Amino acid sequence: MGELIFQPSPRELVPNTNNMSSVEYDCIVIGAGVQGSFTAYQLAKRNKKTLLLEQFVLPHTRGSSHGQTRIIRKAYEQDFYTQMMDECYKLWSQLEREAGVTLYRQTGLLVMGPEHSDSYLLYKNTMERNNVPMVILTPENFSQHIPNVILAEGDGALVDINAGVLYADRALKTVQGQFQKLGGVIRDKEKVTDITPGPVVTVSTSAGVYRAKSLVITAGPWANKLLAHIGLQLPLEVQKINVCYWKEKVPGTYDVKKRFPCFLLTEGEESDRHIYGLPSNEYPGLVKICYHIGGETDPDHRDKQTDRSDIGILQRFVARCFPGLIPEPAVVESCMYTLTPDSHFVLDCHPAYSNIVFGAGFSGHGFKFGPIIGKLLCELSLGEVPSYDLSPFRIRRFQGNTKSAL
Ligand SMILES: Cc1cc2nc3c(=O)[nH]c(=O)nc-3n(C[C@H](O)[C@H](O)[C@H](O)COP(=O)(O)OP(=O)(O)OC[C@H]3O[C@@H](n4cnc5c(N)ncnc54)[C@H](O)[C@@H]3O)c2cc1C
Ligand SMILES: O=C(O)[C@@H]1CCCCN1
Repeated sequence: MGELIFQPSPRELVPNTNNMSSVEYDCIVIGAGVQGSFTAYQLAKRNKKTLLLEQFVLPHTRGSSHGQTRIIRKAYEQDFYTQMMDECYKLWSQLEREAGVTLYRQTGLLVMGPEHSDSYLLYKNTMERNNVPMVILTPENFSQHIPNVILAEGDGALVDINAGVLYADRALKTVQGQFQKLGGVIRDKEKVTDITPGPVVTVSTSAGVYRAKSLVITAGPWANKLLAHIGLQLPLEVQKINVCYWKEKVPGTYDVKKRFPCFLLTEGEESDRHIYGLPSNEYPGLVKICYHIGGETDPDHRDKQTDRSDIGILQRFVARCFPGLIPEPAVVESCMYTLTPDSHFVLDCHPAYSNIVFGAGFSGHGFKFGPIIGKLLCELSLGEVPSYDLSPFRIRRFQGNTKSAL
């Protein structure tokens, strides 16, 4: 039997005798990361009797959704992400109001990249086309707006004004709490060990057996391990990311309270371009600056992956562009990305069992979309037409890459 992390409401006290739950759920969601938690919450909002299963004791730091902060932004290269963020910002603030908590803090996002490069221009043009409020900085006025950062020679810079920081751990706790308030059931410390498809899906865990009309799989880096039970494997690569924090020489220089922005370097051929950062917030005096590529890992053996070749790249970047930081990481934590070949998400139904849907491959940028992913997976699991065009996210784009044992 899993532990409940919040006060149980009456519906959470479901009987589970002889390892077989007598309750049939409308939906079971596997994985209580950001995507599964928002999906469960959306289902409960639609009055669906929902069970959220999690293999670890909540909260935990072994997947992709832990830590204090994530970037929220509209700045993207593709219209479809920028456009989804419109509603997503509204859903985040709706959740804030509903729960009476602050989950978002506006800081702006500084985007830097070679002014005439494809990637930088894609960001700029997508934002202009979609009327995203932004400011373009010139090399002349850059340091006046962003002191203590050196803009590289030839780089353009723009700021996505409404971007900012999401308080990730707090967001997860909040959405899980709201789900429970709506009568949803969370069972943590229950690893799913088997799935039997059918008009009623049967899910076996380390502690019991549950049945539901539909199933949503949001297992993060473990997606393929779960999908193997239903004969599906996706072209996903799991990477361990070294989450590095750098000490300010003068405390407060890059602080969130001073509205120091989040930043990212746009893509390019050079290895030192895959860098992003967030203002100092969770550890006073420490700024989070990370490399966007990690070493491949098995999620069950994350800590065996000890590749730190990114640290040298980050040190050189910090020394060159952030003169107010000591170019030696003060803290290094771990997190995992689950990457698709095109870095776009996977949101789809099982090709043979339409009552099994999955969200996977969030490729290191899925947190901000949690509320919309939850809504879309909820719609798919109810057999409804999804609110957005899902063609960029369907598995058929992988064609030969998708191994189906069916
Ligand atoms: C370092 C880092 C920085 C990032 N920065 C940003 C950012 O700035 N902005 C942004 O939008 N996104 C960002 N992301 C991406 C974002 O955090 C992820 O896309 C998102 O957290 C993925 O959530 P998930 O629910 O898919 O996966 P997870 O959070 O991993 O959730 C999956 C859950 O399923 C559970 N599970 C797996 N197998 C089983 C099983 N058999 N039985 C029961 N439970 C199971 C796992 O234990 C886990 O809790 C970042 C990610 C990392 C790692
Ligand atoms: O999703 C984001 O906004 C960030 C961008 C930089 C890499 C990590 N994820």
